[in-house]
Order: sequence, then structure tokens, then C-alpha cells
Amino acid sequence: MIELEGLTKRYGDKTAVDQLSFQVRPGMVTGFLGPNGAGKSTTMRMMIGLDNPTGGSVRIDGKHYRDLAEPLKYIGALLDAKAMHGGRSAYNNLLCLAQSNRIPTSRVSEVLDTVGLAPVAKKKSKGFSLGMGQRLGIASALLGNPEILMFDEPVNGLDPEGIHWIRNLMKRLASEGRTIFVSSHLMSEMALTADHLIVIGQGKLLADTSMADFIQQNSRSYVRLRSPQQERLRDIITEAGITAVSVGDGSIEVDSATSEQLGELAAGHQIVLHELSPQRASLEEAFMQMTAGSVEYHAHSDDSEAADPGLPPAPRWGQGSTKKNKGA
Ligand SMILES: Nc1ncnc2c1ncn2[C@@H]1O[C@H](COP(=O)(O)OP(=O)(O)OP(=O)(O)O)[C@@H](O)[C@H]1O
Repeated sequence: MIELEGLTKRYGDKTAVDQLSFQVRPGMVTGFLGPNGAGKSTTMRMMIGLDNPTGGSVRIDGKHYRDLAEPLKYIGALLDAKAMHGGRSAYNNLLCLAQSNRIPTSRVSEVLDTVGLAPVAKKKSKGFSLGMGQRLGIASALLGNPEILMFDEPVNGLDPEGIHWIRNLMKRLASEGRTIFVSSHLMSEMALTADHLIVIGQGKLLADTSMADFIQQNSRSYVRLRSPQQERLRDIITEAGITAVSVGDGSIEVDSATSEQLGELAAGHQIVLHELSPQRASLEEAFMQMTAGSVEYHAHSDDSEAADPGLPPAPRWGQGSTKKNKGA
């Protein structure tokens, strides 16, 4: 378990991390999201004592990092894959780490095997590709067989096979009861990996919730219907007191009834349906909706609706961007 209490980091008059309090619990993958500059890396660095907080505290299994006798056996971290000594082989990089942390030498070969680097164990790490460097960084995090693992952008530079591998590795480690905390900008990947989400913006906590609740609370869900009797279908839905909107592609969208209700309504009037599909926004859409007001740097957009960088994107019918009230 990782516990943050009022964690704060200021650089001069810039508050990078602002009174953050949350817990990262064991047995699940917790995703850490936030726009660029939100304070994710700074938070993670403070978790393993690489930066000192200006205020508040982080506890690893109830202790401050500096009070852990053998920290690598409690928490392993991949923060900067380039932090390895380039002149040393993959094996020797890990051997030095093992020896200085009283970790059995046998673990070095084990973790090299786990991350798929055994065939290049004797090669100098400066010749490694970005993906190989990531794997070596992951091996160093696993070295002490810790109960808590923290990965900052672990899929950076990995090919699809590598991304699939790290996703399964994180899920397996979590299923063993470990605490897994991971940041990534790849929303589609995060949606497949994380069970729980911590979202920050401008250093502040925006959400601490399950993946399913986060998507539900920050996006619009609706049912899409298509029928060769589209006009009659829309009239019947409207007569039932439900708002139905015809959209350009010949379908009807309804966001105040379930697909079961609509299916039964259509069947009751013997209307043929070609589509009856509940639509749920993606994590990416939900994330953009939630963090729209706390993005530090915006790219200029030619899209007139999104041209004002100070404004959140306008809600669009059919694109899952209408904000729902909490619990709706
Ligand atoms: N050493 C430093 N000195 C001054 N400002 C810093 C320092 N480190 C980080 N910052 C600032 O703190 C804020 C948070 O940075 P941080 O790198 O933690 O964000 P992040 O969420 O990890 O961003 P990204 O997603 O781009 O990696 C940024 O505005 C950054 O410019």
C-alpha cells in the first residue's frame, strides 16, 4: 500500500504537486493519469525519495521511504529507463544493483529471463533500443521481488508485442496481491490494464475512482438504433415520452432509456431493428472531458469549436462528450 497525505511540491512559485492525498491499494493495477505537466513524475519521484516534498508525506507500507531498511525489497520503480550505466552490460547493471541491495545474485538471471533480455544479457546497455531499455528498467524494478511496483510510462518505445507483454505482466503481478501503480499517456492501453484510476491536473487530485465509474461519470452513454422503418421508430420512441434524435448516418440516438426498454418498445410495434447498441465513451474521451480545464499546454487547433484553448471542448451529440452529473 502507498499512502499520500497532503503531498506538496513547490519549485519556486510553481506548485507542481498540490496537497495530494490518496492511497494505492494492493491486488489491483492503479492507473495514474494527468495531462502533460500535471505532476505525475514529481509525485512518483517523491514516492521513492528522489525528491523531497515541500509538505505532506508518502508512506510505503506505513513507513517513509528513507526508513525502509532494504527499499528495493518493498518497492521497485521504473521512472527513467535511461538511468542505467550505458557502459555496463544488462547483466552487470543488475548485478551491481543486486549486490548493493543484498539481493541474491540468482535474481539477476531470473529477472532478465522474465523481461526477455536473457539473450542480450552480456551486451552493453548503451546499444539497447528504447524498448530494450524499458525492459531493463522493468527488470531492475522486479529485482528485489517487491510487493509494490511503480512504472512511469512503461510502454514507451515498446512494440505491440512488448505492450501486450507488459499489460499481462502488470495484471499478473496485481493478481499475486501486489500493489501496481502505473502512469501512461496511452489511454487505450490504460483502459485495458487498470482497474482503478487516480487522475490529477495541475498538481491537484481530480479523481480517485474505479475505471468503470470514471468513464461513466465523465462521459455520455446512449443507445444507437438503426431500422429500415426509422421515422416510425422515432415516432414510437417519442410517443413513449423518450427523446430520440436522428443523426446524419441514418441512426437514432437515445440517451434516456436502456437498450432493453427500446428493444421491447420496437418489438411491441413489430419494428425491424438493424442495430440496437449501447454506446459508452472511451477512457480517452472521458479523460479529455475531465481534464479539459487543467491542461497546461494546448496545441493550436483549426477546428473552430476547439480553437479557444481556455475552453473545454464543446459537448457533441454522439461523441460521448456530454458531462454527466456524478452518480448519474
Ligand atoms: N526540477 C524542476 N524544476 C522546476 N520545475 C519543475 C521541475 N520538475 C518539474 N517541474 C514542473 O512541475 C510540473 C510538473 O512536472 P511533472 O514532470 O511532474 O509532470 P508530469 O505530469 O509527469 O508531466 P508529463 O506527462 O509531461 O511527463 C511541470 O510544470 C514542470 O515544469
